Amino acid sequence: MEGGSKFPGIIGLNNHVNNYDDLSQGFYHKLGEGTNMSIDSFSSLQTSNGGGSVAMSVDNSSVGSNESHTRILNHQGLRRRANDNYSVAHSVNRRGRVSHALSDDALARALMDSNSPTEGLENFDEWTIDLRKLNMGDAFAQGAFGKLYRGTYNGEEVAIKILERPENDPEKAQVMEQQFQQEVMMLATLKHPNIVRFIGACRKPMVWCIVTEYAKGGSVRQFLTKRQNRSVPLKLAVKQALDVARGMAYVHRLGLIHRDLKSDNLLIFSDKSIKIADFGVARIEVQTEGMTPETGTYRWMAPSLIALTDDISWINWEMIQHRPYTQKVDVYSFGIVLWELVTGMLPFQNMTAVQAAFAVVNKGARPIIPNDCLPVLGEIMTRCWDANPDVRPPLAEVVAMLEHAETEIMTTVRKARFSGYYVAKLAVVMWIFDVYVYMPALFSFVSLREGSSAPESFYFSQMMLHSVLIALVF
Ligand SMILES: Nc1ncnc2c1ncn2[C@@H]1O[C@H](COP(=O)(O)OP(=O)(O)OP(=O)(O)O)[C@@H](O)[C@H]1O
Repeated sequence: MEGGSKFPGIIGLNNHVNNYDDLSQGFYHKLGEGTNMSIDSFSSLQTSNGGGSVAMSVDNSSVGSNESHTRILNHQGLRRRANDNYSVAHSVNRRGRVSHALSDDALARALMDSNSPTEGLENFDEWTIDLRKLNMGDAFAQGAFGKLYRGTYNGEEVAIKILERPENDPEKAQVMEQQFQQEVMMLATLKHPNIVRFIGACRKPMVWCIVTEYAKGGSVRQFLTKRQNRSVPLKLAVKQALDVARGMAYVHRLGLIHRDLKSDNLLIFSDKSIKIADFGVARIEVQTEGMTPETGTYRWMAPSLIALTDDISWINWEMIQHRPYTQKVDVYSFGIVLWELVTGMLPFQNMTAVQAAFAVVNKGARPIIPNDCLPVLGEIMTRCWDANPDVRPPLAEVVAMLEHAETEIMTTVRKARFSGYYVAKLAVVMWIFDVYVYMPALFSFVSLREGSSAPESFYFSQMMLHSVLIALVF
């Protein structure tokens, strides 16, 4: 590994929004919508922006206390960078995708260029990728911040996220670097069967890269889209929900918040297990309100977070009485993800992302729980997306509730199998009885009363009935 600038660590949290209007306008333009929305306009605006992956960021956390800074900056040996007092108002944010100046090929070449120095990761040196062991494949996905490539590292199949350092825009570069460091720090810290496994990262002059294990099954959102809104079999839905809840309970146990939990960030592996990805905006939880509100995706975002991330002109502040930055914002998103898994549908699919945000914040709208939903799952959803974060259960409790639901489902399935087994047995006995007892008895009876055909037709209809029954059972 060659020398170069080192990881400066997480940036401070005392950023300011310089121009809220600019930001929100840009966002609305991107969505092609006006800002003068009302709930009444929903019925006439039935457009959906697909996965609704409208990523966003507004930074208005000028209320950050020194205490919260200290707590964050002391974590994991991180230190404050020289100039952390910048604004993201004019820089990259997760409202719009980062446009790449370089083509897919050029991005990959910039990473693999052996003539440019590879920079190390301060405090995470052991995680620096050895590019000689990395084989780049094709680009397969585009996130808000980076482009995703398939490849191998040391022979193992991997996903390589490449972030392009914006030229001639140091402010934007700083924000992206923050995002990069954030993700590396989180991934290096988190080790759990339901968190995507970190393999390494590195920085080159033009690009940064993050390498993780590759999920063959893609994201949960892709999986549900492929199923065309058909619900996932209940047993699988609960198993997948449990994977997410266990992963998130672990994240929360470490005092962290994901902040961007959504089905696009849940990856499916070949053993059908789910792992949580995209820790670019995850944060260390603090008790004050001083954290930088950034990203998330409206359809999955807790009302208190929405209120901080967009044009506040339409926010009904009476509905937003709670601190945004607690782990409860992830619990809210989990409720939406659970609903998605159970129904197979995109949340608020007849609304645009902004309409959904408006309805959630101002009207207390939530997805409709289907009538046939297992009551315990309905209860988990309702509690998780309660407007009052204090009512939302901790994810450890959600895990326990889901484990209980899983047991209930298994017991019901076993009972159904058990009764099916006995019906099948009875059918076979009836059929044997027909062939070996009833038929010979009937024919001997008929032969005694020659000329009568009535019992025969009765017998055959009986046989038919029993055969149909057996066919149905099997
Ligand atoms: N390890 C992986 N294996 C397979 N697919 C992945 C992996 N990591 C990410 N993806 C896919 O790439 C997409 C974008 O990745 P990621 O979320 O990390 O990028 P991002 O720039 O942070 O974007 P966003 O904030 O919009 O989610 C994901 O939604 C997922 O479908």
